[in-house]
Amino acid sequence: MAASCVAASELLHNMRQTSIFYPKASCLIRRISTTSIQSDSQPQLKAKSVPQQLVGVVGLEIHAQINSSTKLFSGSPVRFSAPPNSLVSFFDASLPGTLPVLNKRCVEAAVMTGLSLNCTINRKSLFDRKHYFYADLPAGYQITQHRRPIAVDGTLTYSLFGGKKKNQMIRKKVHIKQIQLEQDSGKSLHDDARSQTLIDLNRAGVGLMELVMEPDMSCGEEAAAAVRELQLILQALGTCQGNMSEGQLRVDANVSVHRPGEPLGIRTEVKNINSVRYLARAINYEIQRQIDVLQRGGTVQSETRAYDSKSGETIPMRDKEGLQDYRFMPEPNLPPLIVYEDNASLTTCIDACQAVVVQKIKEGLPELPSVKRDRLVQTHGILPEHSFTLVNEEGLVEFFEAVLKETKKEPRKVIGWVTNELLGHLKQQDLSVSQSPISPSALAELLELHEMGHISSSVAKQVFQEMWRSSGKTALQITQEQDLGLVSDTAQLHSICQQVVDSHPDEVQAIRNGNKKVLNKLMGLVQKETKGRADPVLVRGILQKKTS
Ligand SMILES: Nc1ncnc2c1ncn2[C@@H]1O[C@H](COP(=O)(O)OP(=O)(O)OP(=O)(O)O)[C@@H](O)[C@H]1O
Ligand SMILES: [Mg+2]
Ligand SMILES: [Mg+2]
Repeated sequence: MAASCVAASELLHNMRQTSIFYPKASCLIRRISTTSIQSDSQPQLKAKSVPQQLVGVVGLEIHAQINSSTKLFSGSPVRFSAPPNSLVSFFDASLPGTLPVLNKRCVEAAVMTGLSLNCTINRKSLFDRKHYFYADLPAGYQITQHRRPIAVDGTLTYSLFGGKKKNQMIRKKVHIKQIQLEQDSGKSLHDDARSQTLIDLNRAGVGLMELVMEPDMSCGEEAAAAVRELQLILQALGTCQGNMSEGQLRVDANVSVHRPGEPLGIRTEVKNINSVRYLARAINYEIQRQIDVLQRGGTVQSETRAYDSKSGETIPMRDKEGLQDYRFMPEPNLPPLIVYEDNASLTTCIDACQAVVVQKIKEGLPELPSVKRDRLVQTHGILPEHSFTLVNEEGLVEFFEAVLKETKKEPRKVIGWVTNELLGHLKQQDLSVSQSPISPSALAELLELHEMGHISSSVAKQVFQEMWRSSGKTALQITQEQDLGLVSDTAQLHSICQQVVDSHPDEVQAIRNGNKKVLNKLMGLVQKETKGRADPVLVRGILQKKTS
């Protein structure tokens, strides 16, 4: 697993040039074995027993803010960047005499998410109080699902590059222990100038899904790829917007190191990670730090650490040595949460509008990213890595398929235009697909001109740039206005080819000596002369004759 991780990181790094969907951080964790600290003067000892190398172990806890217009237990609206304390009901502020009312939309979102992650949906789940004493939690406890969460025992399949040649897409699986519904807390804002802490309760009571993953991953890249896949699934479902920098998806990374086959080591929990790229870096830093501690003969402390993106380091926040006592107790104001298998299992005393029916939710699930990628590869014959790039960018699959509808060009040829030219330009200007100045039909028209042999491929790229700049002008207009059509006048081409041949006797001799590759150089010179407009098939034929 460790070796494939290293391979993956290098390839991912290369891939970033065209398809921006993986973190940049490398997974080159130094694997330290105790043999590495023995002196070279003891070679026999080294050969006798080579202890296993230390490897990283990673388990994630992810808080996903549920995409709902109201909070988990109150009717207060959920909106970001609203004025502080403007979205707070009496219940959210924990005033006495207020009671929680469960939001059906949040339950449905958790069921949808659980089904998409192959979880078992518990027909009956329970709510509990988990006690903390923070100023931004006015009740002094959070309502969560400690004893019996809504969904358990799932899996998330994700892919990353690896293998011996570092070019294989490797599928990996991480087990999901559980998904629980719980309330978010408010926000503490520290005013250093006045030495005050101010509280904003707008976020207090917003519905969260906490996804707890088993410690199945071994490095930052795996964790980053898993989170990216989860992000895409949540966005496809519409259950969470998944924006990490806005706190809609908060990832805590539990990290330890051990020797394979031995019990897991002591974990630290790294918080404050607000991007997939930082997640990979924070985990890899933490694995290396723990290896260094053990190598120096020390022990890893069980503690919570924060990631400082400026220094790239993790730093201690508070230790977890004395296990925190959350004084869990059943939430007395909420009955067990019951979901129904299908309509037939609804009893007469249940209001069908209020019931959450798993079968109905299952039938309404959208196409998940992995299914979409497989479909793209199978239907259009594109490479798996291209399917990743397409699915990774909102609206790009639809764009690609819209182009295909209007051109006879093969999908395998269209894909490069979409993932390199179009996506490259969009990224450069930080635009989304929906903001592209070139529409799918406009790109299809350009590709048709090329496909029909009216323009060369270098001119097609030139026209693309021009279309990008002067949005609105069609490929045909630009080609005609700038007289960029393919030159197929044989007399004209003969004369240009002759000039090139006459002025490059060494190259001509090399071709005659059997070095056929040099012909491409001459073709390039002819294209330079004609500003990329010469018909390449004709030019090749003419040059072959002249150099034979
Ligand atoms: N030795 C280990 N190394 C790395 N990760 C671990 C290890 N042991 C457990 N984990 C991970 O730690 C996480 C534990 O999460 P869980 O919610 O159960 O408890 P917690 O962190 O103690 O509580 P809290 O929800 O208050 O943070 C899981 O994601 C699990 O995979
Ligand atoms: Mg947890
Ligand atoms: Mg935790």
